[in-house]
Amino acid sequence: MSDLKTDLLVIGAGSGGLSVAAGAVQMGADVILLEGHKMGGDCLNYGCVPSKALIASGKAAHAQAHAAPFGVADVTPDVDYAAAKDHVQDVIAQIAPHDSVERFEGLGVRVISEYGRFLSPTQVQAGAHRITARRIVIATGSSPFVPPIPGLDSVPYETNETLFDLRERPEHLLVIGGGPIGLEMAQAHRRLGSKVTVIEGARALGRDDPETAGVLLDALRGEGIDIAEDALAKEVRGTAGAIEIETEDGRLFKGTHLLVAVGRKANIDRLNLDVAGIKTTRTGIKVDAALKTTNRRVYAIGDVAGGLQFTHVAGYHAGIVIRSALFGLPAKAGTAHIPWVTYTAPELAQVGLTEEQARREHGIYLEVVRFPYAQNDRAIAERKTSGLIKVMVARGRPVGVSIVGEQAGELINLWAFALANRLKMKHVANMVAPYPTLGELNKRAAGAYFSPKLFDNPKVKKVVGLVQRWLP
Ligand SMILES: Cc1cc2nc3c(=O)[nH]c(=O)nc-3n(C[C@H](O)[C@H](O)[C@H](O)COP(=O)(O)OP(=O)(O)OC[C@H]3O[C@@H](n4cnc5c(N)ncnc54)[C@H](O)[C@@H]3O)c2cc1C
Ligand SMILES: NC(=O)c1ccc[n+]([C@@H]2O[C@H](COP(=O)([O-])OP(=O)(O)OC[C@H]3O[C@@H](n4cnc5c(N)ncnc54)[C@H](O)[C@@H]3O)[C@@H](O)[C@H]2O)c1
Repeated sequence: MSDLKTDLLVIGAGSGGLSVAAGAVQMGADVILLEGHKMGGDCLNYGCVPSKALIASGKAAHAQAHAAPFGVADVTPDVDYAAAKDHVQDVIAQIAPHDSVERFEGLGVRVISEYGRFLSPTQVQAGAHRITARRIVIATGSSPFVPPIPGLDSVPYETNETLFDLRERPEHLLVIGGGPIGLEMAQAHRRLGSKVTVIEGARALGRDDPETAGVLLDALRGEGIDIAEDALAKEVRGTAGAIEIETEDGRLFKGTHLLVAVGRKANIDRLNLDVAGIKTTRTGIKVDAALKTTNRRVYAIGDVAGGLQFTHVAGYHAGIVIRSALFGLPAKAGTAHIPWVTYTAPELAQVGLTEEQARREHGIYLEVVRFPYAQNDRAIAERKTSGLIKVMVARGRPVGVSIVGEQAGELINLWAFALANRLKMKHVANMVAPYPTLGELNKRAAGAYFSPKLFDNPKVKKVVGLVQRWLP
């Protein structure tokens, strides 16, 4: 066993771990990074990247089949599902060098391709190495949660870890779970020619605003995806190619393939957390606002910390840890300014409070303004008029924004900026947006907040009347 010493030991080379390691080493810290499986973690290999690449294939197919309104004949797309998967692997391969061992070693990080396991509160074993570190960051991510539904273990099923390797197109894909994974993959497969049924135990997209989520669900159903809600999967039966799911209320769904997408479980099993004095909760490792675990020298970031599970959150956590572990500065991770997007068509985006949360928090001070895509000239030109932006405003400040529609994920950026910097609606209204862009929707939503105050205001009318009398 070789003994190594370092300033910072990072366990897990996914979105969070790579960001901490790259930032810390470039700021002069001595960094060791452990990765037991694939550099880049879930996002690159089994998550964001392959899912967005497959969605792009679906989008290309859909465009061919829906070109007539633009004066171009519709074509029934000739989909080669295996070739779409080649495209997915090619996209991963293009991004992989950025997350590679070579790049990180080039930055000065010592990368060890082994799983880490605590030996004591300050020591971790990785293969033949015993590593003592001043600070340790756990960034081990999460894995698909496979629920104990009777019969599930006796049929073949996919998760996000296997789906992108599947080469034959499912004739009829059953999806258990109507969250972002379930619905993104449902639409991609529908557009690539599969029949798709989503079986959701409660409300699909339950974390999003029901009004904006409703627009998306209508669109998905309009494309022919069967989405059953309040349909808790109770039993799975059948064999490869002939799978049946029975729900608690007795409904029966039949398909050829099954995708399980019912949430995540934190990757903590290999870590031997007990010897390090690190406690866990139901969803992951217990952390305080500074992302410190119950062992003050150890941080946990990203999915394993059990909060919002997004790549940009893991990256944000990395910045908090660098501030705290390298500079000893106080740093707290907030959630009120964190956006998220579901990359379906239309896209569904959220930052800050939903209307229901904002009403609970701000009561009578809450004003909700809406602006529809149907009144945006660019959306009309592109025939993408379905959607709306909804801004929750309290005392002149946006406290939450929900958007559904074309490029909602791009539009939410402005509001993420506004919420992070506690800007007011007047700052958004002051902006001049180029015409014709979807970005004008943001300005028009801010305008919708001010127009009743300006246009239906007797005081304003009186002032204008007086000034007009005096102006030469
Ligand atoms: C299908 C899908 C689509 C997604 N799409 C998006 C999206 O569009 N946008 C978005 O923001 N988020 C998306 N996510 C979520 C995103 O992938 C995660 O939030 C993100 O990857 C979390 O980063 P992380 O660093 O916490 O963990 P990970 O990226 O999972 O990295 C953890 C790494 O730690 C390694 N590891 C585990 N245990 C050990 C150990 N003991 N020792 C050493 N190494 C270990 C693992 O092998 C892994 O490489 C998606 C997720 C899925 C599943
Ligand atoms: N675009 C993105 O940013 C993106 C995309 C995919 C995943 N992700 C991340 O991955 C996480 C996991 O996504 P997910 O979709 O797996 O989980 P999720 O928790 O968001 O949704 C799972 C759904 O499955 C349902 N469910 C649970 N048990 C069930 C059962 N027995 N029968 C029927 N339905 C059942 C739940 O009610 C829930 O609606 C997300 O929370 C998100 O953080 C992000």
